[in-house]
Amino acid sequence: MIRVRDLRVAYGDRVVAEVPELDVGRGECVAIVGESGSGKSTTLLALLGLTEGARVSGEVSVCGVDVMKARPRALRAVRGAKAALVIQSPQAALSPTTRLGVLMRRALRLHGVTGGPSLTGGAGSTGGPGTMGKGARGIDAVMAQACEAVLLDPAILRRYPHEISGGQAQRFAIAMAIALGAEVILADEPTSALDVTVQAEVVGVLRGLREERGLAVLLVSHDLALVSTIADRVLVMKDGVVVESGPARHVLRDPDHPYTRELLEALP
Ligand SMILES: Nc1ncnc2c1ncn2[C@@H]1O[C@H](COP(=O)(O)OP(=O)(O)OP(=O)(O)O)[C@@H](O)[C@H]1O
Repeated sequence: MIRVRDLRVAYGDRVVAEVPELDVGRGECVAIVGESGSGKSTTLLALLGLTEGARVSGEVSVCGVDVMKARPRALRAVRGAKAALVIQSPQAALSPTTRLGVLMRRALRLHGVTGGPSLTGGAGSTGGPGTMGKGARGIDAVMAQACEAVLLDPAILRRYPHEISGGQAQRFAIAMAIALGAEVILADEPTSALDVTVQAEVVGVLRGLREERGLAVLLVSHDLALVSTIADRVLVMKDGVVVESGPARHVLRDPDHPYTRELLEALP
């Protein structure tokens, strides 16, 4: 689903992220960890061609699309529907005067989702572009099922963005991705600034989605405790460079690099 080789992102003369190798397969979760400013978010944004003003080189393929060479239209299709970015404060990206249901319905229409087969059959079965339409009721069902998949009461669709919590906003962003038939979720610190119960909920949702729907999840976080509960593999970044990578069990229990040990020792 995601394949990266020799990715290098520079702003001016400064290289801010260098990732020699990163692969995320269907149903897998890979986490990028490291302290603030280590290049985690830049790496995530580069995967969708969203690092404006940067010099980017290397090979990046997401859902079969060569991000470095793709035409704008193909890139928009990847960004909008196949690979969903769940950002730190999704509320800021939502129009404040529009109810969540209207926002979701618009996004679905824009991407040609008109309500198709049930959502229970795994990623890609959500009625993507080209699906036989069933009209407004079909879309309502897709939206309600997507909310339920992230443990949100579909009644939330009648609320405005400022009427929901940060955790609910992140789950809503994930629900939107599911409704659009996303195959990949790129989550940037999906649990920052959330209380522990909400953290557990969001991570539980991501874990369930990758197991049940085969979603590929790339998670950016500085929370190693959180990462240990979900990631198959971990990349540790420091000052823009990957200092260690490997199976989560190995990296988080028996790290090779002193910086990883430092991060682990800083855990409460
Ligand atoms: N548009 C930009 N122009 C110039 N420098 C940038 C730009 N975006 C990011 N950087 C720099 O790149 C470096 C890496 O930033 P990045 O946001 O990727 O780190 P991060 O590990 O995700 O940090 P955090 O956990 O705080 O989000 C930082 O030094 C940052 O200042």
